[in-house]
Amino acid sequence: MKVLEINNVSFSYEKEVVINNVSLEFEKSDFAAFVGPNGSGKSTLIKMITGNLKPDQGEIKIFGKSINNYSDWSRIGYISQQVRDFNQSFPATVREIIASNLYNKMGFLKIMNSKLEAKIIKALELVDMKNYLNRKIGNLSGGQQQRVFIARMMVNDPDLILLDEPLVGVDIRAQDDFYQIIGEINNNLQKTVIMVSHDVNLISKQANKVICFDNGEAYPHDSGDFSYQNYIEGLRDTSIRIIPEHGH
Ligand SMILES: Nc1ncnc2c1ncn2[C@@H]1O[C@H](COP(=O)(O)OP(=O)(O)OP(=O)(O)O)[C@@H](O)[C@H]1O
Repeated sequence: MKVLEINNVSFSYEKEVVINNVSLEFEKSDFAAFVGPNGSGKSTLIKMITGNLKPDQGEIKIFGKSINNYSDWSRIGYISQQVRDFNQSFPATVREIIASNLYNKMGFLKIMNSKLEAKIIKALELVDMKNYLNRKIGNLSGGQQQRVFIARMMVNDPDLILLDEPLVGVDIRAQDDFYQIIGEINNNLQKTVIMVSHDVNLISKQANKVICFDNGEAYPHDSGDFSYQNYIEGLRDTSIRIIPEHGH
């Protein structure tokens, strides 16, 4: 069964067509990179996959079910472009940050039971941060905060992981660290990963599929067939910028 199917999907904001008749498929343990210039529709497609935007035309299926009837959202993990730099005085602990992704499992009184606590510990072990459970998130380094966010995403054991430019403003060491952890989650746990990134060279080495967005269309490549050089030369033909706009 396909993890995710996008069939002839189109979407416009007002009159601007942003996604134009796009069809793509993703299977278990795929690592797909969404690349393309600013404004080419990568985030818009991610928002449709998370159910935050509805296609004007076409169909999205998650684990074989139409997204219109889909309800098991805990099987989908998501990290967005959000800025993660918490100020030192930010009061939440690592436990609370991760627990906030378990609220729907806690029931009316929001009580943490031992089963949920065990899930939090397991997620922290995955990112090698078990000893930081009671630390304030604001006191951790940027790289450690990023690990906590991966743990927060993994606490529900999602099968499909969507990452929308999670590395904007992150230093090179933390980037390597992030790729290593996500690579392990992809390889060892067979999770499907879709990641939007402007670092086309780096991500095309990590991914097995590279999807190039341009002018509302999306062109899939196996990473073995993808040429970074051709990609860059293609962009040079136009006045398109490929530098991320959301810098810090
Ligand atoms: N809420 C909105 N209302 C109107 N237009 C929007 C909205 N969000 C995005 N757009 C426009 O849709 C187009 C696609 O945006 P989108 O964010 O999907 O691109 P992207 O490929 O993710 O770009 P980037 O790499 O800069 O993040 C852009 O022209 C953008 O200005």
